[in-house]
Amino acid sequence: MELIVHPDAGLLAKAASARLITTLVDAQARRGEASLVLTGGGIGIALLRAVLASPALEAVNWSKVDIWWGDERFVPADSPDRNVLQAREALLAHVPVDEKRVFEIGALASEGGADGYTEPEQAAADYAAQLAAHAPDGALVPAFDVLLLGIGPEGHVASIFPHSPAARATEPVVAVRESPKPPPNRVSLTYPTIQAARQVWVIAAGEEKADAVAAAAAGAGPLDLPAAAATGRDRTLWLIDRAAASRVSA
Ligand SMILES: O=C(O)[C@H](O)[C@@H](O)[C@H](O)[C@H](O)COP(=O)(O)O
Repeated sequence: MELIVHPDAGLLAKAASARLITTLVDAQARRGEASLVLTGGGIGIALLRAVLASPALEAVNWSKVDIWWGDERFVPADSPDRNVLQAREALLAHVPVDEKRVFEIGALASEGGADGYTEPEQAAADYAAQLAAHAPDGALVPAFDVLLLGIGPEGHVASIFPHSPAARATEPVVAVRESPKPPPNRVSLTYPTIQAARQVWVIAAGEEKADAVAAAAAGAGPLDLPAAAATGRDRTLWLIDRAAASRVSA
């Protein structure tokens, strides 16, 4: 893992947005398209706002970016808890994305509605099928250009919590029930799917993340610390602020 420390959360979001724009531009220069996996969480959404505010925003051809999510809360489609809604408000509603390339994780159906699923397992199976449909030959999931992950104070990433069934899962997408952090029902990518990404960027700001960052840097295992399994094929970046880096031993 490469640790890149910024002075504070505001500069972290700005610097990560510049890095993200450049990485998407690079991918599009090579292949004409790019793929990005988004995260929820305060700093993950601040990053998207910083992308929107960037003078280089239009350097990316947003109509040629596949947008995925690392996890989603299994709540109704219009719930403000949905990572998707937050990402749309912060960025996606303001750039010319191609809706056919925006891959939302299925929501909990409203009563009698056909706008979602009744069980998170159904949403997980649907997402696995969408990933498979966009995977290269012989793979179950795409080789995402950038996969963004926030991190919880105890080291969870996506909706993979320490010592939970999701931390042992081998299928590409899982339903998570009884999540220690509300809401209890969620859908999450798993380690094998995360590790298919070319670049994985863990972003964390604040002193409450310092123990998790220090544990990862000290070599914690993936059952104790899910963030330890968040590795990319080409690069694994930890984009953090000084407070989050404060307990890393020299
Ligand atoms: O699904 C969730 O409950 C959150 O999205 C969570 O996984 C978040 O990404 C991290 O806890 C970091 O969040 P902050 O950046 O807000 O600390």
